[in-house]
Amino acid sequence: MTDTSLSDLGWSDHFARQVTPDDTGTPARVTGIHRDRLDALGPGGPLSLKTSQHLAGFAVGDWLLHDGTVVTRLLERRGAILRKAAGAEVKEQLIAANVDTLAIVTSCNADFNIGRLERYLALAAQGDALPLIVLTKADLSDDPRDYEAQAARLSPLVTVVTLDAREEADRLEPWCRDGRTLALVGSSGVGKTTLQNALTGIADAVQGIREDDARGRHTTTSRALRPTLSGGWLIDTPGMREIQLADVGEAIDTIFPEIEELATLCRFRDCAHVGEPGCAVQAAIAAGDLDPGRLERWRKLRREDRHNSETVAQSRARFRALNKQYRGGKARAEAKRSGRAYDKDD
Ligand SMILES: Nc1nc2c(ncn2[C@@H]2O[C@H](COP(=O)(O)OP(=O)(O)OP(=O)(O)O)[C@@H](O)[C@H]2O)c(=O)[nH]1
Ligand SMILES: [Zn+2]
Repeated sequence: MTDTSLSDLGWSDHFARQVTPDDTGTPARVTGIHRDRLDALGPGGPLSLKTSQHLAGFAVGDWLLHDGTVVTRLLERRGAILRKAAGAEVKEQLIAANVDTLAIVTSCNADFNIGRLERYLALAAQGDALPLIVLTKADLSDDPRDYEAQAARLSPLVTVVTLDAREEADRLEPWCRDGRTLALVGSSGVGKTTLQNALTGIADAVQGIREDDARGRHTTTSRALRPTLSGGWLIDTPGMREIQLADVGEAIDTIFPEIEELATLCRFRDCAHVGEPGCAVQAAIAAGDLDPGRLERWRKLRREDRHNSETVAQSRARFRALNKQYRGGKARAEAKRSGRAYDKDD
């Protein structure tokens, strides 16, 4: 991998524009995140980097600048796949950054769930990734075309591929060649590892591989950016049965465009579509043009998003304040050491 070019790694104008003549660092892409360091890959080969920033602020797929040992700057993402972290507290968890296509993997059986697919579509839209629904285990189903039709109806933005993951993973190659990045999400057992092994040529049967280093044992997160045999990149994510959305307000609108459009025709601007006079949404349901289940799921997502967004905004503000305090303290300490005047904008 020593002769990988930046564009092979997925570099684009979006990142090039951010590098200024003042930047001394070299670009590299994050391939893995550990407790105390990052794995990255640059044109010169693999790197192990330290950072003074919190590691939770980095995601697999991120672009950064480094000096060979330390991260000098994290570049602004083109998009990020994130969810609400598990637990009662509302916190965002970065799943992957700079993903071109989000492959939503589900199987042609009991795992297939329209509500969950809509959630994943919102996740893709929020992360500026193209949504691709991959229906596995077509060989085990009597009617894979029925599943395919249901998935295709969800959004005109979505592409659906139905396959036997053990035999036909190569059909996903168009989304992970020429430096393009494909991320796989979906429940446990739907065939993500099977697809990943075939696309990367790396057999990865074990989850959460243990790693020894001089200072003792620690677990590697199984999330990693891996090269595909077709010249692109693949990010696998641990099985997620439940995904909680965080801050996807606008994305929900793109997943339920017909509801948003109908709502503009309601008599009242703040219509809740529960029986107000002149409600175009209820009229569409009465006319059989809108599935009441879809309205219910839209409502549920909006509710969940509103709740999570409020609390995420609060915790973001808290994080920003703390970070500023921390950086201010560091800059003051450095200025003191070097005898320079302290510049608070540093
Ligand atoms: N018949 C058939 N079996 C499949 C297909 N895809 C996956 N399997 C099988 O289903 C089982 C689970 O597949 P995995 O690839 O491990 O699923 P996974 O999504 O990676 O699951 P986690 O690692 O738990 O997240 C394995 O025994 C696969 O061989 C398929 O399209 N057809
Ligand atoms: Zn209405």
